[in-house]
Amino acid sequence: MTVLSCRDLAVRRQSADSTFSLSVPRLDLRTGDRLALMGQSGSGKSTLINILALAMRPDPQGSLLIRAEGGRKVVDANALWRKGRDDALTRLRRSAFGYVQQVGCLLPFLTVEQNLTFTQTLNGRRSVQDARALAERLGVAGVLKRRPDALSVGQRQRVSIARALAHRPFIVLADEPTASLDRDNAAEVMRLLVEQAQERGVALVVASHDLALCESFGFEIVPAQVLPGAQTVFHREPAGRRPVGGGPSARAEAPRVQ
Ligand SMILES: Nc1ncnc2c1ncn2[C@@H]1O[C@H](COP(=O)(O)OP(=O)(O)OP(=O)(O)O)[C@@H](O)[C@H]1O
Repeated sequence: MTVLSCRDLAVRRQSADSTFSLSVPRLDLRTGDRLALMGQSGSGKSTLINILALAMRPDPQGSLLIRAEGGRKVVDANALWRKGRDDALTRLRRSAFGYVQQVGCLLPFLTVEQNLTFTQTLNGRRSVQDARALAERLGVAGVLKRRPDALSVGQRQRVSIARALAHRPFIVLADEPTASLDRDNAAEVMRLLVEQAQERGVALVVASHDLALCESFGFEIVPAQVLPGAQTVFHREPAGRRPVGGGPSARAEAPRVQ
């Protein structure tokens, strides 16, 4: 099932002394996909993750179709941005996506268990049992009653992964999820992220510098094509035109908005 489909998306980021522009002619995601956005520092990996996560508004042209409401509906998030539909964007953001950042970003005043059930509650599907089962799989069941400041960095990342999955999203976006960890911990956290994403059939997109790590976990690499004048293009060919080894998805046709 196609869960996300971008066509001709773009964004321009301007600061006092420079302009950066990003374009995404085509990018489709299906359940079970595992993509790594790869590129040098400043090439726009986080910018694209933020656009996909509906945390950054793209330019008005182009479409960003996202499967919503348990798969029953497809919504054009860029049309929602254009219409200023903040309420609908908020609902889509919290139900369709799980998000893992470089360093945890757990709510510091809640326990681990409360962090895990928080997005479930927002989505009206609170299940302490499900959250505990996930914590068990990620090796953090023993710290459910602790607050995040009483965890190691590796434990925080495992809790972040559990939190990103606990409300059963279709898509998990992870921005440098292992960058704050040592080599062994990075490999273990990536293993858990990939394993759980696969078990739950979610599409996983990570931004990463670590080509060797991503390749060793079977990610399809989507490289930043950096053009002169601070322009970056991220493009994923449709399945039939990808090089051999280009990931598990096939015939990724754009879903239709209903
Ligand atoms: N708030 C901002 N205003 C204007 N330009 C910005 C802003 N934040 C980032 N940029 C620019 O956008 C470009 C892309 O940044 P982005 O953080 O997406 O890159 P990245 O590939 O994720 O980098 P890194 O690997 O270092 O995290 C950079 O050239 C950066 O200077």
